[in-house]
Amino acid sequence: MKTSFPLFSPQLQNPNFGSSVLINCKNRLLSTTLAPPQNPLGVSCITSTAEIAETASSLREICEGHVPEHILRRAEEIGFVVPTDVQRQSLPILLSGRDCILHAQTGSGKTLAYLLLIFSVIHVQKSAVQALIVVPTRELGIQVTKVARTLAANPMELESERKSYTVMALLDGGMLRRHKSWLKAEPPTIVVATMGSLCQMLEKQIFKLEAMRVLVVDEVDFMFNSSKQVYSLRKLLTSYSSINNRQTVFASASIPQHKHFLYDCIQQKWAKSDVVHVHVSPVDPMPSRLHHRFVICSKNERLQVLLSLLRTDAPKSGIIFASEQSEKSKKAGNDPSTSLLINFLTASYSDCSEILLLEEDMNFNLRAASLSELKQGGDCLLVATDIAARGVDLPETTHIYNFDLPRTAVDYLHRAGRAGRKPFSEETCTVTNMITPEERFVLQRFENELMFHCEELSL
Ligand SMILES: Nc1ncnc2c1ncn2[C@@H]1O[C@H](COP(=O)(O)OP(=O)(O)OP(=O)(O)O)[C@@H](O)[C@H]1O
Repeated sequence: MKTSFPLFSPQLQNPNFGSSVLINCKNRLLSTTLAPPQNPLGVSCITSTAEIAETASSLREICEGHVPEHILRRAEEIGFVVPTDVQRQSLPILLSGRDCILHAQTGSGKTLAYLLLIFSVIHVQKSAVQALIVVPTRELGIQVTKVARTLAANPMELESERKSYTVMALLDGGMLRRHKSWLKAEPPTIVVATMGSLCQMLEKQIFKLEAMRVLVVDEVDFMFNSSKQVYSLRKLLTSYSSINNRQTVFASASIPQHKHFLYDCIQQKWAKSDVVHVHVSPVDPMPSRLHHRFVICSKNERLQVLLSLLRTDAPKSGIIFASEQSEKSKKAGNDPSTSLLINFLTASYSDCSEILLLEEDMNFNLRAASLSELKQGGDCLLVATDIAARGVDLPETTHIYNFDLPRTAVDYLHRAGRAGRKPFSEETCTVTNMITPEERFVLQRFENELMFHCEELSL
């Protein structure tokens, strides 16, 4: 169940707080809102950020002197050489120690931006948790952990040294008893956590915040809108606000009413008063290389329409999104859309080697297995609920099908953003919506809100 964003103070119309950096997709600085005058750091930092953003051509240029050399080299080996817009704009701010709201399109590389910050401040010799990344789902947690571990992998020349960065995935569905012993015996340097598991460790005082230098809240709008997570998240942020030497980063492709969010973060002391809102492509929230289409059909025709679309598109890798089954439908003994889809496609679509399922009701091992199979490469179709819509990075995905329309424009943005995730690629990816005539106006509303155009497709 979702609640509304609980943070905002509606009386605030034009708040003069923090800093805002707006950048369009061609990487031009559109405008800046400078920090209040009592904070001179704010002004100078924004200026230097703009200068660096204009001139830096590599991640190395931005990060050298802050991020350890072996991490930079590892990043280059992986292929992270040229910064994406959000990295170019946010890293100088992050590396200067300021709190930051990373607000940039799906697939724009926010994860690497905050991970590079983390590697710049933590000390491998110190036996304490120094960075915590909070994520909304186990799937996203596994992914972020993997990127952090890949960057932290010990280089050959350091292999003989005993210590290296350690990254713990403290995620719902994991083995908490093992994590408890690990945290007690030799705390990892970085923890990636979901709220449920983290709270258990905090309550038992096995996980302590004292030595923490960086707290990242990924998919922050989702976390604040989740009735299951918001209470614990607020508590965590409030506890962290009393720590000296802290730095807080919030990230998402969608932060509704971001000015109020910024204001409330400062009011609650969840962020320092010179927090910077890095807003990349504010007038273009949807990645431009996504092509959006819709097909009008009745509910009964949808499976056949999907089959025909798949046969025409022949996607190398695609995700079919369906709604989660309602309680009413469960009680009536109906099959969920996801089961209908899996059964139908397995029986009638033989053009791809694997059809996988990812939904909340599955057990954690099956969920992990589905994702890791998908990560092996393309030629795969994933049938999923919105659990796969946030943060999950499957770069080979070229096609998204909304078998059921999402509930909100924000959900549409995140579902669509599972495709087109290669930052410097020109490849166009496709989002196709199967809608009834009555749903056309809902889709139109999403188009207006997110400023994209959806083309009608006749079969
Ligand atoms: N500098 C870079 N050069 C090349 N590829 C990059 C770079 N930075 C990130 N990537 C790749 O871009 C993809 C998207 O990055 P990431 O998952 O961080 O996006 P995101 O901004 O967090 O998106 P979302 O809002 O959907 O979670 C990943 O596959 C990542 O490996």
